[in-house]
Amino acid sequence: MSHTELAKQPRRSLPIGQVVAGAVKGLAPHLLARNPVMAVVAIGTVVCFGLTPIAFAQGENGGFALTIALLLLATVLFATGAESLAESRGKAHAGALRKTKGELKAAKLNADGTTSAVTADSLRKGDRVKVVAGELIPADGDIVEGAASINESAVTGESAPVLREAGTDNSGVSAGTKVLSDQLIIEVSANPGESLLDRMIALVEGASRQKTPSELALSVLLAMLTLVFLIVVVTLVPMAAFVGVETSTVMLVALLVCLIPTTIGGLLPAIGIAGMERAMRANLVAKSGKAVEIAGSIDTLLLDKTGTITLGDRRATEFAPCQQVPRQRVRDVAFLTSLEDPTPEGRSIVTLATEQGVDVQLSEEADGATFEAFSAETRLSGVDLTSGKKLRKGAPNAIAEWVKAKGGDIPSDYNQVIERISRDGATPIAVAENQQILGVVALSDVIKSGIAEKFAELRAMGIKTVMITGDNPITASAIAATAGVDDYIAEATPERKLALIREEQASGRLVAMVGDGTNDAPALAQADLGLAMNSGTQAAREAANMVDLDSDPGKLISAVEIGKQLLVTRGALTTFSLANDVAKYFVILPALFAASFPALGVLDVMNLHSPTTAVLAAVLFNALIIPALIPFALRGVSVKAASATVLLRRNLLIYGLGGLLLPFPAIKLLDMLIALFI
Ligand SMILES: Nc1ncnc2c1ncn2[C@@H]1O[C@H](COP(=O)(O)OP(=O)(O)OP(=O)(O)O)[C@@H](O)[C@H]1O
Ligand SMILES: [K+]
Ligand SMILES: [Mg+2]
Repeated sequence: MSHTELAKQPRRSLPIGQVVAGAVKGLAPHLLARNPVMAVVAIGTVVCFGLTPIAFAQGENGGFALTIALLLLATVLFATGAESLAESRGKAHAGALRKTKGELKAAKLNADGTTSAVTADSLRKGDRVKVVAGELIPADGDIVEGAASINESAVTGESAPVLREAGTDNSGVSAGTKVLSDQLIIEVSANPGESLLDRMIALVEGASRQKTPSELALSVLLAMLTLVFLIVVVTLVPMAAFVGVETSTVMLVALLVCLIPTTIGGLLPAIGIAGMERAMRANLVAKSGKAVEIAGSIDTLLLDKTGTITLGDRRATEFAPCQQVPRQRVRDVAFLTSLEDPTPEGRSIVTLATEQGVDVQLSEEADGATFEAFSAETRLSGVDLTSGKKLRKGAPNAIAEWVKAKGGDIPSDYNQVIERISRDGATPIAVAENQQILGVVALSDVIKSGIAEKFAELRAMGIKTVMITGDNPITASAIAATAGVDDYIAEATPERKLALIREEQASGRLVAMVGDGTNDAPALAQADLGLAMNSGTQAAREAANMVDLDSDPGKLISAVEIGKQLLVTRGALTTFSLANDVAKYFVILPALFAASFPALGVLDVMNLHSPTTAVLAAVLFNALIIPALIPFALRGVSVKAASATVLLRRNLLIYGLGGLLLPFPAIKLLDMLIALFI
């Protein structure tokens, strides 16, 4: 079976044995202690089991105590089972992704340049390996030498080859993917067991799973509610005694369990794990549960232009001179500045100059010269020749400043040339020799298809999109208009990107950033949700808290949807659970006091068979509602493109009202069924 088939395969049936074993293991006291609501139910179970023989011995209804004990045990098992089921689904998916990594071999590069054959699991972070055409890449890493086309279907399920290359924003490679052409030297980026996927698997597995901040907040709230109800039930005893009613402990335990929020308490972990699993299924690797959750509340999305909104393969298309400068001189100087420029921009300038018949002898002028590499801070690159000439190319405003600092003037038609090139979205790179600006090179780029629709969808979700680019304002506005972003910032340095994120955050907004370059890394780390492309540089993947295996910036929409779905599902089930408990109160309280206080009969709105059947029906309903809602907790509420507030309000109404009303007919039905057997 090919990797593609593997990834597209429908999920296999569930390992029932594994789920049941997980449910039973979940009964361990140290695990139950993490879930206060279920811990109380577990203690109630023990109490009722303990009271059973005493009740039998005293000639009371021991069968009732035993039945309640068994129902409470089932309640706890349904909760631990829900968690175990969610975990097994997550693990099954991650396992399928990881499978290919199993028996990989590697050619590890030694200090003397030779290679030795090792197994992939012996590779450490920082090791270098050589991979040639036809081989599988043994570990996640960064290409440090070479370029190659790669089949990434093992991780993405997509078999179209992609180009990955050293020194670009596309230098990231994944274990298990196949090199189709050429050869690469790769620097391993993770120790065994610490790869992205390993970390993701740990997040769905019980032992290492941490509660997210909002999960923790909700848990505390549920624990407080449980405490309040515990006090209410315990203080019932002296109050009842005061009016001459003797209360049954089993009845009180049943009342307590029905009142505390067992439904949400039981399903809370499963909801969180299901969110992680949905992210994984979308090929989004989250480094924390928090990242998935935050994605649902994002207000602002920042994107860079080149490679994110556009295809990023900028090609030189024209050498445009300023004033009286001969076109060939612009070409020749641009060629010299690009001889040692490894960026796609630099190489495409060499290509175009060569196509236009540049004299190859010219490169001899650069013998012994010092080259200046492109940096996002200076936005310049170039060469200082031995003859004393300094040649530069770069962003138009950066070149203008460079020339002015040397006492040069700006050609009168400079802005005109730049504007002509920029108007339809091309990037202008100005070329200068010493204090003279010679002209401008046009680099054309193509906007990704379908991106405007994605931005429209984000807008419907209430998310503002801002493009930030190192490019000039005219190019930026042309691309921004076509792509349909809400706002743009041009001539931005990496510091400016970082500052913008901080500004947005300071005004209380949650910011997402999508990027792939090393210069995006600080911004990816600062953003609340940093989504890196798996094709991106190691620095970017390291700084982000989510990585897209498909390297598709549009994937942010899926991340937002998954996050929203998680938040809304959790909200809906919390509402449902609390509303539900109100109804059970009206079943049990009359049952508790019915014999002594006929006046309480007005509360007995359902006219149930007997106090015993009423309590059994309520506890049975309380238990069964947990497995009944597992599919809902795992699948999640469907979220259309709408803001979280709208979704939450709508769900509050549906699940609040539903939760309030459903128990009445359900308990009535169960009561009638139980009455048949008693
Ligand atoms: N190799 C290069 N040599 C000189 N100047 C360059 C080179 N590559 C890009 N530039 C100039 O520097 C500017 C900033 O480039 P950079 O790649 O840092 O942009 P960015 O901040 O990543 O944003 P975007 O990805 O949208 O371009 C470019 O708009 C271009 O004018
Ligand atoms: K309950
Ligand atoms: Mg860039």
